[in-house]
Amino acid sequence: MLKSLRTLFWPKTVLTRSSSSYVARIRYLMRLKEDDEACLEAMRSGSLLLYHTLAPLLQKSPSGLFQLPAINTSDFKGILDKLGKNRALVNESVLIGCTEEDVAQFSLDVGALDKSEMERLCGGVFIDLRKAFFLLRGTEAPLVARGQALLRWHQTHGFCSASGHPSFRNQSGSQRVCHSSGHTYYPKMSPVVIALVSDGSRCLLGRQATFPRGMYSALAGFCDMGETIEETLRREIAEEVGLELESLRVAGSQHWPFPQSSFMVACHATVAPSNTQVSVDLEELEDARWFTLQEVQEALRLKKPPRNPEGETPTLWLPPRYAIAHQLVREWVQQQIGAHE
Ligand SMILES: NC(=O)C1=CN([C@@H]2O[C@H](COP(=O)(O)OP(=O)(O)OC[C@H]3O[C@@H](n4cnc5c(N)ncnc54)[C@H](O)[C@@H]3O)[C@@H](O)[C@H]2O)C=CC1
Ligand SMILES: [Mg+2]
Repeated sequence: MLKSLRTLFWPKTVLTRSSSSYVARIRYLMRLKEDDEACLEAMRSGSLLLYHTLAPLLQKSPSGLFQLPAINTSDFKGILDKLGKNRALVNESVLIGCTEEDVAQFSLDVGALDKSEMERLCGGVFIDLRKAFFLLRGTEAPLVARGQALLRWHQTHGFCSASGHPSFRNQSGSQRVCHSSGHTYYPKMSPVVIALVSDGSRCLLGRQATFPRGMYSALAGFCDMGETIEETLRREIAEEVGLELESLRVAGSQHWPFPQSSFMVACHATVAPSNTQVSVDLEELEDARWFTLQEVQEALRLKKPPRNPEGETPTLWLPPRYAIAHQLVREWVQQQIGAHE
């Protein structure tokens, strides 16, 4: 029943497909989002990512790697039959994508069912998203995060904030409507700008008191209402480390599911070499300081997090591979190496 979804995900393959099949798939998804009947029809032959109280179901392959098990909806209905549960539970799933073979993908929280029984019947284990995200391969992690984020949004937006009455989702889960106030609600991400600030030869990293010992990351902050990316970043860097930016360049973006959905806009930024005196806002950060290329390269070479026991000077540790902060650091290292060749 279970097979790997690995080949079915899109992020890396999308650019290599012909644009016409990409467009056809996107148009199909658009229809599924808006047309309840079409969505229900697609669900009959769709695949499911299962979660238990928002923890995704993962499967360990014989080689020891974790992957997402692909469960089709008809197999899942068979499991519900075995448990004597109502098959209508499947209709609570939300649409999260579509494979290259036009199989609609849904995510479903089975928190109402017995966890270990589900694990036994599905041949997997429910793992907290914070762990699961880093156990999965690069192409699967964004999908599992997306599925969880949409489920979480529905679980926490059951009521209209204008009328206080219940809101109702459409079949795909792309929106909720309050029949009393007439408001339509759409799933939200909070925009965040994150930047690796450089003075030309060093980069600035900061840590919050909640980070594991020795871990430093790029500086980040939520956008205030009405701000541009440039304004947010200028303000955040001034607030958190008391520096004025000279330039910034947008380098990429990422959906980040922790603690709730953020839309991370990643930038490389610079300050003038004559303007590097850091003044840390200790309400926001425990520390922020400049690191040399060599220090950062050593941290990138670490295969696993250092132990960093209390009482010893901690070894620098960077955010994990999938975090866009990590990508920014890698890009900065490449730029530095390129500049000195
Ligand atoms: N993917 C990655 O590489 C990284 C992701 N991040 C994420 O970036 C986010 C923002 O970074 P911080 O430095 O914590 O932001 P921050 O510097 O704006 O400080 C957080 C504070 O901003 C306030 N705030 C304003 N708008 C908010 C909103 N929409 N949601 C929550 N709090 C809001 C709250 O008081 C909160 O305590 C965090 O959620 C963090 O997980 C941070 C570093 C690396
Ligand atoms: Mg911050």
